[in-house]
Amino acid sequence: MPPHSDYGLLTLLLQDEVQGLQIQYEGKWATVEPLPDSLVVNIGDHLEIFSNGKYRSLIHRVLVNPSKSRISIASLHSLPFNSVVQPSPKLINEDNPRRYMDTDFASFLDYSSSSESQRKSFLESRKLT
Ligand SMILES: O=C(O)CCC(=O)C(=O)O
Ligand SMILES: [Fe+2]
Repeated sequence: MPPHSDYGLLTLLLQDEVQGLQIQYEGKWATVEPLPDSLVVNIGDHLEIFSNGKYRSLIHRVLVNPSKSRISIASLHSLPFNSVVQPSPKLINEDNPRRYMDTDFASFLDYSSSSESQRKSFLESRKLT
């Protein structure tokens, strides 16, 4: 799976013991070691926007293991399609200005079909600064 961030609030991921998932951290790829009987909880774009950037929606990818097959189940959790996501007013003040535009599913669909989406991720396109 190519590099991407998850669109929604949270993703719960169950992976088997085969490595493959990697996150981009400080410009480098780091493998997320599979832990038995555990879920990976990944923060999505909506939570980054709602937290005004306090929580980060990381870029991740999945590498294909040449010798073993890997099974993962991702459960993506988000808001209803017509809900508007915006930074929580409680997190905005003089020292921490609003950093993201209002976002909803329609703006995501519009952006995904635009030529700009080839150059910049949806999350990047919602940033004000
Ligand atoms: O298979 C995985 O480990 C991750 C899948 C994923 O990134 C996704 O479904 O958004
Ligand atoms: Fe993902």
